[in-house]
Amino acid sequence: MFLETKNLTKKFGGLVAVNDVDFSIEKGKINAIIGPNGAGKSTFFNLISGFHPPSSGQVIFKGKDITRLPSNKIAELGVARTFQTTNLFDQATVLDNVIVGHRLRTKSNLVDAIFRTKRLKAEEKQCREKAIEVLEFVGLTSAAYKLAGSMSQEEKKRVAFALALATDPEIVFLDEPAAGVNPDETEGLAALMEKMVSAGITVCLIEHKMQMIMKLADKIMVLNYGEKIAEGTPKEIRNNEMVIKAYLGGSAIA
Ligand SMILES: Nc1ncnc2c1ncn2[C@@H]1O[C@H](COP(=O)(O)OP(=O)(O)OP(=O)(O)O)[C@@H](O)[C@H]1O
Repeated sequence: MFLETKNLTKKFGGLVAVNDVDFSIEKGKINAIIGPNGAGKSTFFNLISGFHPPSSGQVIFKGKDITRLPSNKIAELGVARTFQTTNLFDQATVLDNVIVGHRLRTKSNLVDAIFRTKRLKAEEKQCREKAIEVLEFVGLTSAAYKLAGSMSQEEKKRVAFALALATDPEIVFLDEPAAGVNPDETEGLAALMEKMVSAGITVCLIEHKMQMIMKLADKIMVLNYGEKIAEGTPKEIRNNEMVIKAYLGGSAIA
């Protein structure tokens, strides 16, 4: 299996935010995680990407145990993520924001900066080229020199993708990639996720937009109060009694 969690659990004091979750992700597929607010979806992402240490359980990526590795090491191995909200420097251009986001992950240090070493210059050039490349991939070439503060919500969502892609990931975890955008824009972002898969990147996303998920996902996992209550194809999930009761309700899936 490409990436899997085994008995993954996170407790915050007395609250079990993620409870004994086994989940497996196949390479080259779109995997979705759904569930009510507070079900533990973002926490699950935080455990996989190393932002929180799990209380127990394991995360295995390409056969390697990555549980408890620091987030930068996990990113280096090819696991990227986006956040529900991306903090950007509003007074800087979109391009500079992506360059800075990427530079945070490069190797040059203060000594390189003071002496303007070859390594620094090479990395600066490489970061700029990478930023231009990923902005093109996400369809933001024409917005590259806009101030980040003037971007639409949909453009900000694309920048979040670009920041994740700049690390050359093999798998991306997208936390509500289409929240707060209109139906046309949602379709555009879904197409972008499909483009990522075509480029060889495996996708796992959290999303509340059911129509989009049902069309896009190969596999869906449903979390409720931290527990996995179902896993399957969109069709299986749509017809699962427990899921309908806990989350989908009568009209949400129509
Ligand atoms: N750092 C934290 N400290 C304490 N409790 C937390 C922390 N992070 C999350 N929680 C709690 O864990 C539970 C799961 O939260 P989480 O954000 O993972 O849910 P979610 O499914 O992503 O919700 P949403 O759809 O609203 O984003 C919630 O009860 C939340 O209050």
